[in-house]
Amino acid sequence: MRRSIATVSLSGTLEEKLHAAAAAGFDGVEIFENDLVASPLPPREIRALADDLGLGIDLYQPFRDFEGVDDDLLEANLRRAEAKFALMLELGVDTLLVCSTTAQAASGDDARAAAHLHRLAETAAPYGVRIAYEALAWGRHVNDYQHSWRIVADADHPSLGVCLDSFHILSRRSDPAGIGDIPGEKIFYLQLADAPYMAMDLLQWSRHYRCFPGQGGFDLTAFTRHVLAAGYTGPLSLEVFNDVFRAADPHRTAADALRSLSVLEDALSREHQPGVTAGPQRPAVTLTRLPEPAHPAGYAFVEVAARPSTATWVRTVLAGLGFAHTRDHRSKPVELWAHGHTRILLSSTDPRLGHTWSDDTAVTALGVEVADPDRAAQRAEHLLAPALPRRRDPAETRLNAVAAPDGTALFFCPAPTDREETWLADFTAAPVHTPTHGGATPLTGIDHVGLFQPFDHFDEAALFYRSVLGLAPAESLELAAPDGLVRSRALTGPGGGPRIALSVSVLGRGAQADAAGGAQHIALACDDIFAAAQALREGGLAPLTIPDNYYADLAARTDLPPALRERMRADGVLYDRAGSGEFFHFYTPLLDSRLFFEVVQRTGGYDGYGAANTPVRMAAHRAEHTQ
Ligand SMILES: O=C(O)c1ccc(O)c(O)c1
Ligand SMILES: [Mg+2]
Repeated sequence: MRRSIATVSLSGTLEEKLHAAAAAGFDGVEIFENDLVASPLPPREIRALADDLGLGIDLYQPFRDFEGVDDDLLEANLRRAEAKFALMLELGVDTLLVCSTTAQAASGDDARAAAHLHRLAETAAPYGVRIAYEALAWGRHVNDYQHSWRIVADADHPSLGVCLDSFHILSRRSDPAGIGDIPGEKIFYLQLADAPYMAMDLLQWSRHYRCFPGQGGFDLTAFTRHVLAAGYTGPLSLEVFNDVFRAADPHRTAADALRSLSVLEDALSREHQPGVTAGPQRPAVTLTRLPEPAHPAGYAFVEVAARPSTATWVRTVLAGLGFAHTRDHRSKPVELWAHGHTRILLSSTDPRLGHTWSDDTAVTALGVEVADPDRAAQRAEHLLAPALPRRRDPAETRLNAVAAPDGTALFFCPAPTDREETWLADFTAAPVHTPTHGGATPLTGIDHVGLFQPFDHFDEAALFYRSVLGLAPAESLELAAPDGLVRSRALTGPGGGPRIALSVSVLGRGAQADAAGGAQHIALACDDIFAAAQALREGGLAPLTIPDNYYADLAARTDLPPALRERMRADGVLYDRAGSGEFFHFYTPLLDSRLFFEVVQRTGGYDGYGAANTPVRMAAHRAEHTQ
């Protein structure tokens, strides 16, 4: 399908917005009037620029407060509209969005609104312009799409149709099934926006918090399905008013935007597999399908980079938990630490080029095991993931790698063969086997990786990891950390697989954006939390101390036996419970303000992350930091 984006969704000048939309691969744009009015370019040059960039101008918008006025004002409004029609001829755009009036003075008489819109369409027709009438969720009299359609149907003019905007419809919780009653050719335009559910004024919600499909709480797949089933064949157009996007790099935003539409089209295309007769009516448009998601089985490895002082520390943690330094990379200063099939790579140099989030200690790469690494890389490429060039010896294994928005490298590793993982061939046996303190440590794998995100790119990163790896997002949580609010969202494969916990500072500043709370972490799974804590201690490092107040509260709100609680207190073990599932976990101190490890034990199908304990952890890390 044709893909468009409203200029209001991107930052910069109109020219910059057009360049960014074209670079990401959009077919067209909606020009938002403010962008045009503020532009020094004459309309013909804007058209020429769009042409040169291969962009169509699919919509001009918005035209406000037109209908339901008194007769004098109607004539003035028609003159105002004619000036826009002339402008649209110069721009080469044939559809004008007219949003339902918000004016106090407008009448709520539907017949009058229909008559006015008929006159507007009649005036537009000689210019070759069509009018798309949109019900704003906060429209004075018309705020529901079915109401706007009734008026358009009554007005009965071939140059008049409706514009459907998912935000206005879904924010009011209107049932999108009624879209099926609108003939497809009368849906002149479709605007898509998602948003997190919020209990707030509709206008404020719309103007500040819209996001791209898949980044909020609305079901845009179901919504779009209704519009396609009605027979709509026009563009899928993103109209996203968002405070962050208004200030972010428009090229990144445009790529994020296009990715969201690719994922949406892919999801819709999968509902129409050949041979499947049940289900929604086959749409009259071609939906682009992506290569299958990778559905990784788990982590092949996680790589951390650390400067020499911190690397010593990381080695202490790993050795304490029973890892052994078994191999070294053939051509790079990277150590492989293994505990059974659980592998951590420790890179002691500067991380790979292009890592922008941190040039110090950080989680720099995730290796995930996939059945078909080439296909996984193809899907990532369709989703505009930059492929990472790798400097390597010709003899080394070719691994597909892409860069995630936060700079983390994502490696697609083939599933292990009977003998061993092929990528391990790039490592030689290490000359020195570090003696392990905790050879019997009951670690069972990597439970999750926690990646703190730069403020501007949280939703982008969540959509990226979700769509590239086929992970499902859990609900978004807000945690009150000592230095400000932190938002967190976990992603997990539908049938298990790697878990990723993303978090971000809600205000994009405060100590947690770059210090204690902002650290990355690796959580290791085990089946005996106390044995793991003891092994770490014996290796020379005590788990992070958790305040006694936490355990007093735990005593008040749970029935955990006192002896167990005392053991937990001694080892800094925190607790959570959901249904019959339980979660025990402890943390290491912070390394370099940037990295820590966590060890977790899940029982009874517990599926969370102990989020309620995160502020306690952050305070403890902070306390240790400021000692
Ligand atoms: O917020 C607004 O005013 C506004 C304008 C035009 C639109 O298409 C819209 O959805 C909202
Ligand atoms: Mg709109």
